[in-house]
Amino acid sequence: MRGPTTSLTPPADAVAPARHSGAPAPGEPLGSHYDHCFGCGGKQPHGLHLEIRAGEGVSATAVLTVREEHQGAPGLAHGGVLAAALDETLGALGWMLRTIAVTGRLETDFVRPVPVGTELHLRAEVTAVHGRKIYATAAGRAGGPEGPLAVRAAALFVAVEVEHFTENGRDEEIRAAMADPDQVRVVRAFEVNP
Ligand SMILES: CCCCCCCC(=O)SCCNC(=O)CCNC(=O)[C@H](O)C(C)(C)COP(=O)(O)OP(=O)(O)OC[C@H]1O[C@@H](n2cnc3c(N)ncnc32)[C@H](O)[C@@H]1OP(=O)(O)O
Repeated sequence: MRGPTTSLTPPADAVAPARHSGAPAPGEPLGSHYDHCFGCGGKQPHGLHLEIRAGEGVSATAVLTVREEHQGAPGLAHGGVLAAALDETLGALGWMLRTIAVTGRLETDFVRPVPVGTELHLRAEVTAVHGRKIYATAAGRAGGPEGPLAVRAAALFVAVEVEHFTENGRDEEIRAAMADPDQVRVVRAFEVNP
């Protein structure tokens, strides 16, 4: 049986990503795609509350403030929380492409420990596209955009149809999201992965 390839290196015939003409200008917030998203949702009390901004080309930035509730070891961020912040920032790139895509593979390098109180400056960018496959990288730097590298990731996102969410999500959340009178929020809840 042949499983999916696990390579995060784009194939030779991959193409450069194209920033969507409707993507926000560099520096503008992309806004939360879903209020209850763990990564960016304003109504998610346990979430990371990332405010993701458009970058140049097909890139995005965010700042994670590492809080006490993010600890893994005393005074240090949990690696899974850092990976989630990278994943969320990478996931926002779908909005820059206007492609519905979900994380298929996320490979994370934890380069240095990240103390509570750190402002981790995240930057993600799409490097190549091959059919439904979107290749991207991300990095988190401590203290500022040029600060020391703390975490980095390489990822493969896979473009999906909206049914990925409507057929797999739990009914009550799907119904609630669909019933939102704000049609822009309805579109974003399902166009960018929850
Ligand atoms: C603002 C936005 C915030 C977003 C939040 C952050 C993003 C997220 O966390 S999304 C949630 C986490 N991800 C998920 O739940 C996805 C769960 N997985 C799935 O649904 C499926 O496995 C899915 C959709 C990724 C792929 O399934 P399917 O649609 O059947 O595609 P499939 O035909 O298997 O693969 C398509 C291509 O991708 C490749 N591929 C698929 N999975 C992988 C993988 N894990 N590693 C490497 N390559 C892969 C395949 O090899 C294939 O390549 P090719 O076209 O060259 O043959």
